[in-house]
Amino acid sequence: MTLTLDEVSHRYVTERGEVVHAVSDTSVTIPDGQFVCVVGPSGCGKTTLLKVLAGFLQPTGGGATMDGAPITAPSPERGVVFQHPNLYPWLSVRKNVELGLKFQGVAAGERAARSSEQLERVGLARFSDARPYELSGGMQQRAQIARVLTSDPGVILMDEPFGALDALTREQLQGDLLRISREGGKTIFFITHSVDEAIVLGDRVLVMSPRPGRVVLDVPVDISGTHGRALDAEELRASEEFREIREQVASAIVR
Ligand SMILES: Nc1ncnc2c1ncn2[C@@H]1O[C@H](COP(=O)(O)OP(=O)(O)OP(=O)(O)O)[C@@H](O)[C@H]1O
Repeated sequence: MTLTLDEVSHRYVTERGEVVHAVSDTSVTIPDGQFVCVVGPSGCGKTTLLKVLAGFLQPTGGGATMDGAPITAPSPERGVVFQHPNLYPWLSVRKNVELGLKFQGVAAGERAARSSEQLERVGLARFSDARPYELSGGMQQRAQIARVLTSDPGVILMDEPFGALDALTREQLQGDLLRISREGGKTIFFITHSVDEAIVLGDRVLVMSPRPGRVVLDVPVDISGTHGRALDAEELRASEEFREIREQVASAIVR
């Protein structure tokens, strides 16, 4: 699925009537299957752009499209992964993962088959019958990712999904996500505060300016010899190209 943001601007009006100019004139095209990471200072409008792409928010200027069709409402075609897993504690992991399919009216047998496949994919098959509170934070995040994958969305929108995890778990989940991305068929929009994470994961990194946010740097990540291989983050970080891109991205971020 190809996503576009066409001259998107957004002004929020707070309850006290103050106008917050969150995003200014942002145009981006994300081709089918591309993994785009977005970085920028706190409050620069990253989540606002994600909400526009998700269909949660109609921008006050411009608009977004998916494969040319205007995005006006949420759709299972666009899965959203938040920083916190939001799993229901009274439902098993499997039932949580099947929830989206249930709302879509998918029959129980098919729900079970699809949730089993995705729980297997994220390494949680053995925990299908556990309750979310019996899982670690990383496992809960895997469950949230499995829930999104069961709908087989063409687009995955991720808002700092690994921000609350310890470094080791974070690296494991980065590896899982890269594998899922390389299996193909997903366009990914991924917000992070970590420049390293953006370069490890992204085919492309966008840097936004302070509010009102605009894209001030749009850089491809093309590190020779790594494409299509399993993640070896150490090796990647040690490469000259990685260091160059990190320097370029870090110096474009105005805090
Ligand atoms: N519903 C709202 N009403 C008023 N202002 C809002 C609302 N939502 C966001 N804002 C403001 O709009 C600006 C952009 O917010 P947004 O959440 O998009 O930024 P962000 O880049 O994702 O921030 P962070 O990195 O801290 O998560 C911020 O100044 C925020 O306070």
